[in-house]
Amino acid sequence: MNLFSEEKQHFKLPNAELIYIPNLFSMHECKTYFKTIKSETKWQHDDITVFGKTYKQPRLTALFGHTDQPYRYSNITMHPHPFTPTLLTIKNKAEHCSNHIFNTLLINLYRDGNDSNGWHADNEKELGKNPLIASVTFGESRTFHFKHKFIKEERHKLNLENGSLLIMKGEMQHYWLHQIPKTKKQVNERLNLTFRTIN
Ligand SMILES: O=C(O)CCC(=O)C(=O)O
Ligand SMILES: [Fe+2]
Repeated sequence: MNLFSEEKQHFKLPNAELIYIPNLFSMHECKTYFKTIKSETKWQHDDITVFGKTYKQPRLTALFGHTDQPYRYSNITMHPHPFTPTLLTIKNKAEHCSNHIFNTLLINLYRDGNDSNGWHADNEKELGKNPLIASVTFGESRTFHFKHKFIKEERHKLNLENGSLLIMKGEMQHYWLHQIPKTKKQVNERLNLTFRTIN
């Protein structure tokens, strides 16, 4: 018997399919995975250029993959590291839940409430037409905002909790934007693992 509620939540949205599974990982798994991933990862802190101005990205990142094919987004080129045993275990679980195979993983480390991820869609060509993206949270929970590009009323928030899995699929990356805004609340570190498939 599992004491955790693993109730899958399906959100009915125009032009998107969004599935949220809280407590996919036990508290023990969350703790050990957080520690292992944070210490084993060689973190990058890239510059991003927006409208001609260069800033430090407000979070640390790392890319993992089966190939050595670089991944480019927002003028950043990332070179993948090989998957570690811990990351492969988590990938297997994400694949099982989403019924999809991933070959790439982008990890974000939000160090505190000042770290964030601005409005964007994961619509790089290499991800294919309607990409399925599985996003795992370890550590602090943060609020995920998502809004439809053309329907003003379609603006929502979802708290992504420790040990949860969020699946974005269907036409979501064409019609919606998402972000993790900064917060003034005192928050601890959050690890976010987004599994993707690059063709
Ligand atoms: O941190 C999150 O939950 C979202 C990350 C994200 O949207 C991305 O890396 O593309
Ligand atoms: Fe994203």
